[in-house]
Amino acid sequence: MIDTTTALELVLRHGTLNTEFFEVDLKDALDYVVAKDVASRIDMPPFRQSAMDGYALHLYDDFTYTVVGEVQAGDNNDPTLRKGEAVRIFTGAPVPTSANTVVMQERVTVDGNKIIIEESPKVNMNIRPKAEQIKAGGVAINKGTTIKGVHIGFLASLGLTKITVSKKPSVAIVVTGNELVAPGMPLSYGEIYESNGAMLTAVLNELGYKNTSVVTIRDDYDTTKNVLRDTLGKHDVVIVTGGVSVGDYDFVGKAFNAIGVHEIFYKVRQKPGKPLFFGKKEGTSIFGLPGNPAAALSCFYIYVYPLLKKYEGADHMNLPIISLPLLSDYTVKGTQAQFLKARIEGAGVTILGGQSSAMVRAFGDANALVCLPVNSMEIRKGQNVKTLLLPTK
Ligand SMILES: Nc1nc2c(c(=O)[nH]1)N[C@H]1C(S)=C(S)[C@@H](COP(=O)(O)OP(=O)(O)OC[C@H]3O[C@@H](n4cnc5c(N)ncnc54)[C@H](O)[C@@H]3O)O[C@H]1N2
Ligand code: MOO
Repeated sequence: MIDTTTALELVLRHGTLNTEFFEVDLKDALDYVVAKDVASRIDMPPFRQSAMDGYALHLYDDFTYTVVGEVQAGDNNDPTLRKGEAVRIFTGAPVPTSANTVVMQERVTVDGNKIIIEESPKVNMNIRPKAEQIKAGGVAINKGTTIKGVHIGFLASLGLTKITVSKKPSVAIVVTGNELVAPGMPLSYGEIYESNGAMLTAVLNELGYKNTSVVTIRDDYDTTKNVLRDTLGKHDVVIVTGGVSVGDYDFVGKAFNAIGVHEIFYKVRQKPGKPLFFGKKEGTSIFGLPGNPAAALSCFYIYVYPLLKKYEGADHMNLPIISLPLLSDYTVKGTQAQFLKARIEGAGVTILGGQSSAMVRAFGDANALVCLPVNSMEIRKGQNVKTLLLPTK
C-alpha cells in the first residue's frame, strides 16, 4: 500500500496535459484556465486620473487659487493652468497636464471664483498616475491562472472581450451497485438512494466542469466491463464509484484489468479512501473511488481535482495547505493517514463530528480537511495540524 504523498505524485505525474486551446468570450470565461499570457492593449489608467472630487491645482507658494474651469469624468478637455490656477474636478476625470496636485473639496473654502486651501498640498496627491496598474503590452493574467470573477473584471477594465483558454476535460461518472435506486423512486428493503452521481456532478459543476455524464450499473462483471470499455474511449477522465473493494461482487478492478486499463496504483494508506484505484488507458485517466459517499468526495477533492487542474495546465493544482492550531483534542481511530472533515473558524480549526466514510453530512459544514500523518494517535488542543482548504467554500 502506498502513502498519500506518493499517490498524489503519481496522479499528477501520469495525468494527461491537454493541448487543445480555444478562444472564449470573456463573459463565459469563468473557471477556465488561461492557455496563453493575456497582455493589456492599453495603459491602465489610460490617463492621469483624479482620485477625489475637488480641485486640480497648478501649485504655487500661496493658499488662494483662482478656479478657471471644470473637468468632469468622461471629458476630454485638457485646460492649461498657470501657477495659482485651479479647475473643479471630479473622481475619475482626467487631471489637466498642467496640474500637479488634486485637493479634496472637504479641505477647501470656496469664495466666489477663488478657493482657499487649508495647508500646502503634496505634489501628485490624489492623482492616479497613467499606467499605474498596468502598461500597454504588460501581462495582465499569466498563463495557468484559473479565471475567477475578479479576473473577468480586471480584463474587462482593459477592454478585452476574448481570451485563449484550455479545453476542459469531459468527465464520466460511473456508479455501481445493485442496491442503488434513483431518488424519487420507491425504496425496497436493502436498497439505498444513489447519491454519488448527483453529488459528483454538482461538485464538478461548482468547480466549472460542466461536461459530465452519469451512468448507473449493476454489480455484474460483463455489464461493468462493457460499460467501462465504452466509456473510456469517449471521455478524458472516468470516475467509477463503488465496487473497488475486495467483496465477491466488486467487479471494477477485474473489469479494468480485462479492458486493458494500466494500473498506476491501488490502495492508499489513508482513511477514508483506502481502496482508491488510479489507472490510465491511452489519454484517459481512470479513478476507482470507494462507494461510501464521504470517502468518494474526499478522494475527489484530494486526487481527482488536482488531476483536472493539471489537465487544464493550471499553475495551482493541489488544494492549498495551511497549518492551524486544533481547537479541541482529537483521538485518531486507526493507524492510516487521516483526512478529517473540519471547519476553520477564527484562528483555528475544529474537526467535525460524523467522520464515517458513509456519512456525507459533515461535508456540508466543512470548509477544510485536516490531514494527519500515519500513527497520529492523540492530538491535543493547540497543536498545529496540516489543513487542506476545500475549494468554493
Ligand atoms: N473485507 C474488507 N471489506 C472492506 C474493506 C476492506 O479493506 N476489507 N474496505 C472497506 C472500505 S474502507 C471501503 S471505503 C469500502 C469500499 O467499498 P467499494 O468501493 O467496493 O464500495 P461498495 O461496497 O460498492 O459501497 C460501499 C458503500 O457505499 C454505498 N454506495 C456505493 N455507491 C453508492 C452511491 N452511488 N450512492 C450512495 N451510496 C453508495 C454502498 O451501498 C455501501 O454502503 O469497502 C469496505 N469493505
Ligand atoms: O477507506 Mo473507506 O473509505 O474508509 O470507508
